[in-house]
Amino acid sequence: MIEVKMTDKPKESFYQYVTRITGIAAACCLAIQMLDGVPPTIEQLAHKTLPIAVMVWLLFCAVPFAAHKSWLHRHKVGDAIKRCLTRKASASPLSGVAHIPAADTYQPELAKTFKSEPARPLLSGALPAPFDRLPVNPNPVPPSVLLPDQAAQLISDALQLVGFTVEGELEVLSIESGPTLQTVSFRLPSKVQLSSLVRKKDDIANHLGFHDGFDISSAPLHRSAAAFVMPHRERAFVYMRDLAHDLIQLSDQAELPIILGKDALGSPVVFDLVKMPHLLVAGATGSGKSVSINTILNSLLSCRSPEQLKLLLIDPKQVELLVYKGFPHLLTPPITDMRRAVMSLHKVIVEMEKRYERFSAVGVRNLAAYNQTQKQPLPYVVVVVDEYADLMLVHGAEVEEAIQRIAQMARAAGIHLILGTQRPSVDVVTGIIKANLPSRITFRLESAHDYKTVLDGGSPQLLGFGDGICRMNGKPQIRFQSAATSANDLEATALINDLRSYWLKEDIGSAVPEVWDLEEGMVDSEDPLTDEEIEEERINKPTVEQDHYAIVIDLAREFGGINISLVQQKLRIGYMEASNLVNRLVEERIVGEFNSEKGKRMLLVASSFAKAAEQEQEEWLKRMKQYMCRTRSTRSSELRDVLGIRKEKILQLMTLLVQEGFLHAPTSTKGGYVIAWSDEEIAQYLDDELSAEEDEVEAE
Ligand SMILES: Nc1ncnc2c1ncn2[C@@H]1O[C@H](COP(=O)(O)OP(=O)(O)OP(=O)(O)O)[C@@H](O)[C@H]1O
Repeated sequence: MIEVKMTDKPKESFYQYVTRITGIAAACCLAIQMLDGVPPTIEQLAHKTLPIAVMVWLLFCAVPFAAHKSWLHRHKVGDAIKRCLTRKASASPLSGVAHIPAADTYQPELAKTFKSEPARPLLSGALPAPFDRLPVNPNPVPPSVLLPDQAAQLISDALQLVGFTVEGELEVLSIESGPTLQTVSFRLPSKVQLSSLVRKKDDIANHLGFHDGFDISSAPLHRSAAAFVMPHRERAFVYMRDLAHDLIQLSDQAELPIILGKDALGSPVVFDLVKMPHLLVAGATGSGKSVSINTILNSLLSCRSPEQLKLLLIDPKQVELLVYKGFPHLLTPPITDMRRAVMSLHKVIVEMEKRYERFSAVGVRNLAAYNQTQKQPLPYVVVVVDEYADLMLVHGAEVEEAIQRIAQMARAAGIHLILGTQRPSVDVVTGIIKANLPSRITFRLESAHDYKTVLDGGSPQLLGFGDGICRMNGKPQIRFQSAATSANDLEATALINDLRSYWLKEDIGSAVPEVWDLEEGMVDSEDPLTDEEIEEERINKPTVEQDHYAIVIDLAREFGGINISLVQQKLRIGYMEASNLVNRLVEERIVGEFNSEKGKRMLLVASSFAKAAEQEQEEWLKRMKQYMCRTRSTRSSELRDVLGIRKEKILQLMTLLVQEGFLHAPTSTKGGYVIAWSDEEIAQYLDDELSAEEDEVEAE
């Protein structure tokens, strides 16, 4: 442990100097008085005067000096006593969160003062397999930890440069350092308010040379004090091996142990996924989200065998999770196709329901209790979706509903979700998803609004490269630096390959791993009825309001089927009304039986409403094309205003225009649609439209 010592020497005041000299003079006089006429020898003098001089010195000089000093430092003494008391109180066992103080008692100030990263054993070669393959961190501590006098000088200079008066030496109260940040708490100079510092934050940051990540806050537990949060000039990379012994310890207590990284004090941030019980991981491109998901997967795969843990990996971007192909833990090879991804989510729901049936057969309520009663325990299932926004964009309501059902009910069945997204906008991280995923991690995001969506408040300035905030189960936020298996991408991939080989060797002779066939039991929803059947089914006209019918059928076409919650959500009606509407549609055989795999009732007939919807769609497509050709703008918000239809519908129509070759799809998540037609084609189209309109007018 690196302990930083205060180096400031107390200065003697004139009053103390006079007291000391007077004391010594008085002692000498007294001693001489006690001698009896004969001139004393040096020995006698030393023998008699020294003890008296010491006594007098103590009385007149040392005691007043000590009293004077303790009066000056009365705040520090009080704070130290408070710290001791609170530390005792917070030493209680934790629930849900292992190895770090429970989030509601989490007070970095309490943890250390003038201390940087705890020095942990580097554990080279001392770990059991499969952890022994993890590389040792060459530089576990950041090199730029400030000493108190350096910090005092730096802050004092910056304050004076922005116009504050600092009299005497600035009193630094504590310095706390983690891999990414150091927090310096100091006593506010007289006549300086915290609010005035906060107002000048940008200027102070500028003088200190920080462009990002600098912050000013109050210093908890210190009165009249402020804290400067300063990023290290050179950050320390956090290796998974730095936290390996914490993970191994946690592995004994937790069902699904995961590592996130180190907090602002350098303490490990590790959790049991079972208690979270699902995670949302947000982060703009390049922020460190995929590295973090990889660290989580490496933690799980290092601690749990294929019999204990099954994984379902969904990777629409086809980049990040494909490296896990071939692990015996996988229920099916990593899924990259959107349709299969949605099918796999339905399969998870079916698995969940099957598990509940098994539980009720033996009279237990959750997986842990079930496994205690069985010779062949069931594994936990972790579903990881690397880019969840892509799925939402294509299969919005269907995915949202599946996620909602899994998030609400799968915990007891031992099924847990980890959803990653680059774009935590409100149409991706919807209210329903948020309500069901109380544990969230965020890395650097593009806007304050995005942070608000993920964290429900606050707009931190995260630095990227694994600088993150987690908020587990609604508890207070913890800032952390994410861990990685290696700083080198190639080595990180090689480590995953080693881990796979380890389990493939270990797995010999064990039970055959369960593998899911995603197609099994799926109903072919694309099999429509013949025209005759359609006409037959259309005999009885709907008896409820026509526009509701039309909308519901439109929804069924748009989302590949309907269910009550979709109808409720889209029509903004109550459960009973939606349920009656769906029941009537079932009675009239407009939609079919409930398909538990898809969680929906499929559209059976292309009724007159459906035909009308088709015509309406044609009309919208035409109007969209006209608008885009005239204005050359493809902005969905403009189209929504011009056409007066929902944004989801606009996006669906855009997809059709892409298929038609009129538009190019966005090439990046931030990019927009681009008109694929050439200028000549556009001019020709507008001409044709104009002459068609003229023809119509003439005909009339
Ligand atoms: N924990 C970390 N410590 C240090 N550097 C990191 C860390 N995590 C990520 N980085 C750096 O950031 C880069 C991008 O990280 P990552 O691939 O995880 O980004 P991402 O958020 O997943 O982006 P995208 O969504 O575009 O894939 C990495 O190649 C690495 O250089």
